[in-house]
Amino acid sequence: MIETRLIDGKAFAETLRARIASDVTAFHAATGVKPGLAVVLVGEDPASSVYVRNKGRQTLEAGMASFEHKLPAETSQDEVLALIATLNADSSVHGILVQLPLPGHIDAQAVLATIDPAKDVDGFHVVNAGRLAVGLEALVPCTPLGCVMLLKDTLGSLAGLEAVVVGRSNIVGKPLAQLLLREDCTVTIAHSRTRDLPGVCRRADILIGAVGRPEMIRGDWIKPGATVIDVGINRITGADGKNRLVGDVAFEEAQGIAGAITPVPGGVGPMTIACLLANTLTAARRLVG
Ligand SMILES: Nc1nc2c(c(=O)[nH]1)N[C@@H](CN(C=O)c1ccc(C(=O)N[C@@H](CCC(=O)O)C(=O)O)cc1)CN2
Repeated sequence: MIETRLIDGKAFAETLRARIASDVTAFHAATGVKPGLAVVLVGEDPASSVYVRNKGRQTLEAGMASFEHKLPAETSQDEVLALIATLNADSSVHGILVQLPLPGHIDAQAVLATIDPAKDVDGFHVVNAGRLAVGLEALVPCTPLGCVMLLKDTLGSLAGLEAVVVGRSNIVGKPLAQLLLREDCTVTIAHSRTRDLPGVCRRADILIGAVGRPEMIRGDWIKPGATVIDVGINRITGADGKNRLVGDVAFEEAQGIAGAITPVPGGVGPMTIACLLANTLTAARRLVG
């Protein structure tokens, strides 16, 4: 029986944030500029409010300037676009992030397209998506970037490994596939319409769950010894009536089969904000020259 190693994203993210904080100090000393991150939240979605609060706190802890813009749910799309135009023109702002999901009356693509690609620290603008796809320097989406950091820390070189990404979202699945390709993996993007999904998953040396369905990936879908990265954060009500977080992978079933796995919580999630800080520093360096 394989002993499954736990990939501790929380600890990795803490170390990364400490390194970013010391890089921010050096950058400030050299240029007199403090990297600034503006976060826009529209509405009061409880999970989004927590994430935005954590982003603000961790931005300040890293020695950066934090600008929070909390707008009521009924804010019009034009008002959001006008705020982004102001942030684009503000030289104290090096990174702009609009928290997703947005209320239904706002077109997320129109909002993301308005962000200056040089300040697009989420990496969701089509210019950054396109630059990533053709192998140019880009701002890269935070969650996929965090996944690849954890994978390289666990496995070293990823070259030649078979990677299966279950999920094809613009935020995680597609950019993660691009990043794994950049690491010389052989990449398959699987999804709900994939034929024989369990069989496709069983080919994977690296298996990524990024589909947003609680515990959909079962233990017997995992190749023995594979490294499993679980991007899913699903809130479910257990048999005891209590709410808890689970990933897209049946974590208990993976024990003794996977070589290594990220837990939920404490795996990929904390890497998202750490990589956001890394991207903000990167954007500030490029903007300040
Ligand atoms: N503009 C963006 N919107 C959203 C993104 C994003 O990257 N950019 N990602 C998610 C939410 N998110 C950050 O915004 C995020 C999700 C989860 C975590 C995290 O640390 N999760 C913890 C569990 C926290 C909990 O109890 O809920 C963990 O997994 O350990 C951080 C950030 C959607 N929107």
